[in-house]
Amino acid sequence: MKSSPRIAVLGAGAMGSRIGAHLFEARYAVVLYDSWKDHVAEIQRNGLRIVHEHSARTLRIKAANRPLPGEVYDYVLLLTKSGQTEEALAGFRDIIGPDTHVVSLQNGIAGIEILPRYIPKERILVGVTTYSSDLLGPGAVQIGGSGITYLSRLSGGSSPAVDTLEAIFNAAGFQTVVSEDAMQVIWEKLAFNASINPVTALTRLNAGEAGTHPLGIELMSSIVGEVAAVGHRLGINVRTDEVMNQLRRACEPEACSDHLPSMLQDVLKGRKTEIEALNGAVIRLADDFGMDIPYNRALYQMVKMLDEIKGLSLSYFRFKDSCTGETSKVEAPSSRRLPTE
Ligand SMILES: NC(=O)C1=CN([C@@H]2O[C@H](COP(=O)(O)OP(=O)(O)OC[C@H]3O[C@@H](n4cnc5c(N)ncnc54)[C@H](OP(=O)(O)O)[C@@H]3O)[C@@H](O)[C@H]2O)C=CC1
Ligand SMILES: CC(C)(CO)C(=O)C(=O)O
Repeated sequence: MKSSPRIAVLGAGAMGSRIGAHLFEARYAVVLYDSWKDHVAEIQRNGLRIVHEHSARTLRIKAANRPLPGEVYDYVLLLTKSGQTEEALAGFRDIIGPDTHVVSLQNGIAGIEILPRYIPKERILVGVTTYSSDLLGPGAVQIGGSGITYLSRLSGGSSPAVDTLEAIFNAAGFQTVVSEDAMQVIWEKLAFNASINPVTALTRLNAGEAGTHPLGIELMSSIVGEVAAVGHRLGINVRTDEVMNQLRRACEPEACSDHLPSMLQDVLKGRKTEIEALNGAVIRLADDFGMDIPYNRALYQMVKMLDEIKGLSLSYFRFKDSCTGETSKVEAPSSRRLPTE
C-alpha cells in the first residue's frame, strides 16, 4: 500500500464501491464507509465482489459503518445519493480533518448547494463521472466499461489537491481530466442525467435501449434543451451538442449500454430517487425565471409519483386483489432483472 494519500469513500454503494475498488487495486489506502450494515458486514466477512463482463473478483478492502477511531483522510469521496449528503456528513464528521478535501462526485446540483454549509469552500472539490456501476446486492457490484471523469475546485480549475486526485484517478484506470469550468461540467452532467435517468426509470429500458431508440433520443434532446436554456439564464455555457454526444457515447456497448441508470435502479428497488436534485432543481430555477420547461416538469411529476407510491421491486410486480386484499407476485421478465437474481 502507498502510505499516502489516505482516501475514504463516504457512501460505498454502486459507484462508491466501484471507485474504491479501483483505487484499492491501484494500491492506494482506501476505506469504504457506508451506513448499510449488511453491505459493510459482507465486505468485512467475504470481501467486495466486483463483477465485470463474464468474470468476477473479490477484494479484501477495508469497510466500516461508523468512523474508525482517530482516522482522518486526505480525500473523502462523497458518493451517497444527493438527498443523503447532510446525514452522511453529520454521521461521519470525525473522518474529516482540517486538511481533508471533500470531493462530491454526485449527480445533480444539490451537493454543491449543501457542501459549503459544512466544509470550507477551498476544501471542496467537485466532479462528475460517466463511469457506471450497478449494485447487485450486499457486497457486490457490477461495473461498466469506459467513461470520463472531470474534477475541479468548487470555484473551477485546478489546485495541488485537484492535480493530485486527477493523477490518482488516472493511475486507478479512470480517464480523468481537470475542468476549468466547474459549473459547465456540472450542468452538462445535470442535463445528461435529467434526461437519461428519468427516461429509463419510467420506461424500464436500460441505457443502451433508451439511448439508441429514435424516440428516446428525441425525448432526451428536448429535455437537454430545456436544462441548457435554464443554465444559459444563469450564465452557464451548457453545450447541448456536447451533452447529446456524451449521451450517445454512454449508450454504446463499450461504455456500458446494459447499465441500469441509478434512478432506474432506485425505482426498481422501491427507493427514493434523486429526481429533486436533477429535474426538480432545474424546475425550481426555471420557476424563478418564469420559464416553462414542460418536458422536465412532466418527467418530474411522474417520477415523483413513483417516489411517493412504492410498490415495485426488482424481480416482480405486485398486484393487490381488490376482492380478497391478497397480494400476488407477477414475475418480471428475466431480461429486466439484475444478473445475480
Ligand atoms: N450508479 C452509477 O452508475 C452512477 C451514480 N452516480 C451518482 O453517484 C451517487 C451515488 O450513486 P449510487 O452509487 O448509484 O448510489 P447507491 O444508493 O448505490 O449508494 C449510496 C450508498 O450510500 C449509503 N448511505 C446512505 N446514507 C448514508 C449515510 N448517512 N452515511 C453513509 N452512507 C450512507 C447508501 O446506503 P443505503 O442503501 O442504506 O441508503 C448506499 O449504500 C449519486 O449521486 C449518483 O447519481 C454517478 C455516476 C454513475
Ligand atoms: C447513467 C450514468 C451512469 C451516467 O454515466 C449515471 O450517471 C447514473 O447511472 O446515474
